[in-house]
Amino acid sequence: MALNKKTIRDLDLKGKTVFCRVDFNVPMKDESITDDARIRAAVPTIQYLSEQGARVILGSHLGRPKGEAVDELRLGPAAARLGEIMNVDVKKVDEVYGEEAKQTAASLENGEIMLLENLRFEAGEEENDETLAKNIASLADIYVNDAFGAAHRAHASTEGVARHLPSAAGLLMEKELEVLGQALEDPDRPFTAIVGGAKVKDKIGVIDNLLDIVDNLIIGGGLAYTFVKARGYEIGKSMLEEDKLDMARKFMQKAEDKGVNFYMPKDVIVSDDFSDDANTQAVSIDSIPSDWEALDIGPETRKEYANVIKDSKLVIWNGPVGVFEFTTFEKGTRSIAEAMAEASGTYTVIGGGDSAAAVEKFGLADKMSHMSTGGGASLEFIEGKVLPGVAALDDK
Ligand SMILES: Nc1ncnc2c1ncn2[C@@H]1O[C@H](COP(=O)(O)OP(=O)(O)O)[C@@H](O)[C@H]1O
Ligand SMILES: O=C(OP(=O)(O)O)[C@H](O)COP(=O)(O)O
Repeated sequence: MALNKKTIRDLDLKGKTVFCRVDFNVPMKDESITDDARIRAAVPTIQYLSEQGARVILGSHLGRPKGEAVDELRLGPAAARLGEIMNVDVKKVDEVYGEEAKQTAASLENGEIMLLENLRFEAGEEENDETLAKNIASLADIYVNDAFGAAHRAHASTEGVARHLPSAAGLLMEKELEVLGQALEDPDRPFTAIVGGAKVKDKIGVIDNLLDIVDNLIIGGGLAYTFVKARGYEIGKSMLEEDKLDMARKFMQKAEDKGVNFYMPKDVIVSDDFSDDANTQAVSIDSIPSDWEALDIGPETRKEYANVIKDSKLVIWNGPVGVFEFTTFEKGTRSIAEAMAEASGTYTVIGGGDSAAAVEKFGLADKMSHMSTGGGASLEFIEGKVLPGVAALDDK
């Protein structure tokens, strides 16, 4: 499925200043980057822009600072890592726009690269504020969007800015849309989607449309417990979106009506604390103690999910099924990754920053058919939704 949008290969870039939106929203621990896959994935576009003689201004968000500066979410480490990977000097400014940003942008030579501060330090970013979009646009001649992972967001730097500059997709954006589009054009079946993670509010809605296209829907991670509770079980202190309980009930009914196999945990690992050295026990789903929380799927569930994966021809996974960052709660996520890695003849797609980080941690990334840089974005693309960050770009 060819992209009907302009890409950077369609542009004359020499001497032009390009604002390139990237997704450097990388997993961090104590202000250091624990997985730089998203930065590495953006390098081909940055390299191309630079080699073509553009002056490159990069912008990204990191985390969810909600419109104010948060020191732990500054992009200094990302600039340093990009510089190391590309072996170039990446100029970093401490603001999104303003005098420092303008002066540094104006001082760029052809081929040079700078990175703005975390775009979400500006309240206007997530509000898709027109003034912020104009301020960003005023720094550049051309807008390039390479942030596939944020393409489902209609924010000032992913959508608004495209209204003020000639625009095009970057190489990562193009590749993601092509690969996912191809896998979904006439999906091999059985088609299984696995949805987990902690962004429950964001991701629970995708299940509605996924139920129209998949044969098997597996849920895990923090997202699962709203469904477990909706089924009538006690979930103790596990993650819950109280106001999504009705939605969860509706989705389970829809799965039944449509004949989609719906899998939720039948046993879990519960913990008395959110830490690696907490007390834990494996319990059946009807026995979660009231003051404990479920932080991973249990052994029976691991087996069941692995079997569904092995019998599938297409598997798309977004969201860890447990708190894999703690070794104590990584077994479920590891078993999903292993089952996908071992499934021969199955097309396997991993989406999302943390899911990809988990697969990298287990050393299985090269065993997957496609490691997508987008979690929510790939899910919305799979649902058939128009991604605002793509729609806003100039047509071919
Ligand atoms: N049972 C759980 N309870 C709380 N958090 C969980 C649970 N299972 C997984 N998580 C957390 O979900 C986070 C990832 O969620 P999310 O951002 O939605 O995924 P992705 O980045 O892959 O799209 C991880 O940091 C993981 O620790
Ligand atoms: O990490 C991201 O999404 P993902 O967790 O769905 O992969 C993107 O950078 C988007 O971040 P957001 O969900 O805070 O808008």
